[in-house]
Amino acid sequence: MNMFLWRSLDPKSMSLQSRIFFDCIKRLKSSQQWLSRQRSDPYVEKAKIYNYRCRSAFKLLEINEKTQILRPGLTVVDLGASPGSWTQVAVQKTNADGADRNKPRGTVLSIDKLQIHPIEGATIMTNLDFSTIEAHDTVVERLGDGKVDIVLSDMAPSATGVRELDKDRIIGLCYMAIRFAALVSKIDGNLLFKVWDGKEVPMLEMDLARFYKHIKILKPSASRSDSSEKFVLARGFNGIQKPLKNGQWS
Ligand SMILES: C[S@@+](CC[C@H](N)C(=O)[O-])C[C@H]1O[C@@H](n2cnc3c(N)ncnc32)[C@H](O)[C@@H]1O
Repeated sequence: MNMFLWRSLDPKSMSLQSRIFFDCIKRLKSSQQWLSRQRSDPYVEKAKIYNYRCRSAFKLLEINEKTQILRPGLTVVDLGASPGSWTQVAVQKTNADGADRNKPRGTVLSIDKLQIHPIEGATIMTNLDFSTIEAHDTVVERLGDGKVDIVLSDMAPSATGVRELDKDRIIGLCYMAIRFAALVSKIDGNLLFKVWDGKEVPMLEMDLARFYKHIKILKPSASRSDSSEKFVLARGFNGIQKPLKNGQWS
């Protein structure tokens, strides 16, 4: 397609049929770009070799390499876990293998609104929309008295294409993960969650500082440099569970 011609076409003056046609071409172009990016991505290849369900595994592996947040015997909740590569890593790291068989076995509970195919060593709960208080209550009930060592959240809303709206939606999910972690974490427990960088992040850090001793922002090299995705690691839950009503701090 001639780029000059492409730019000179004003969508407002086009008929509906032409708009649909050009929209299809744009989508085709972006899916071609996505395919070629996937093909040239070393982490996509590595995920196949190491049998991880997706490249995201390497983000958690890298964060864990630096911080040792996953250790044998820990209880982990993985929010937004589908297709399951973080869960695979969590099961591997919380269950000792080989010579270390005497070490305690970990517990991994994985949650998503989508399906997750079974993963040995993990308990899976699906069809749970974690933007609702009902989903929190279901998981808190499932945990019973068992408190959690680390809450992981790689939850991300499906993009609408409206930047501000998408940002608001991920910030909403971050606060839901913080709320949940405050309800279920052990003293000195940890929380790791994904956020998209922006002016809301300092506010998030300030809110987290009420509950955690140390807060760090991480950008693993497996996270694409052209993505605004970052990870917030909050360590050392201090157990101050201030009343939380309807997802809001009082
Ligand atoms: C980037 S993917 C997670 C990838 C996963 N960590 C892995 O390694 O396989 C984000 C996930 O968040 C889930 N998600 C988004 N919003 C959610 C919500 N409100 N409740 C539950 N899960 C949600 C999506 O369904 C999606 O599976």
